[in-house]
Amino acid sequence: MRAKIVFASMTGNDEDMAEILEEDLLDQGLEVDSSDVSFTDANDYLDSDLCVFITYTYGEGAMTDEIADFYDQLKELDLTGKSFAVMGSGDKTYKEHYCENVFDFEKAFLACGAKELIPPLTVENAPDDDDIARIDQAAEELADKLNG
Ligand SMILES: Cc1cc2nc3c(=O)[nH]c(=O)nc-3n(C[C@H](O)[C@H](O)[C@H](O)COP(=O)(O)O)c2cc1C
Repeated sequence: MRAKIVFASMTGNDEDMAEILEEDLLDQGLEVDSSDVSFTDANDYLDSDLCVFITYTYGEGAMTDEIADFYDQLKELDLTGKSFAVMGSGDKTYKEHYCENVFDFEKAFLACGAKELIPPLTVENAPDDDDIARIDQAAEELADKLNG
């Protein structure tokens, strides 16, 4: 089974989440490839069984150019038969916009026909020990569902 992780990160929090998930999925025996959204074409998801998107949210939910470009590419894909998961870091002081871009991508993957294996995983700012444990647990669940 192959996983493709794409992350968007300005100050490193989402990149940290991507690294934790990558290590966890490797430990679960998956082949994993991770890349920064700025250097990735959404078509790369077509080579994988599990598509993961991990993103910040800035600007009260508005998308930055780098994720808007990727989002537009993603919307054109047919991901029927593939699985996906979305995760991301945000800040609850932004209230209704908390992690909004994570939920935007959840809707886009569903519209592409992909199957959601776990609920969106959100983290406040930098992942702490509890958050890392939740990512570890999510990776186990993803691997179980992919293999089962
Ligand atoms: C100008 C600015 C706007 C932000 N807007 C939001 C927002 O709308 N929703 C949210 O959940 N977090 C918001 N945040 C918080 C960031 O998403 C959060 O710090 C996140 O951890 C950054 O991830 P990164 O380190 O991967 O770039 C904002 C932060 C800044 C500095």
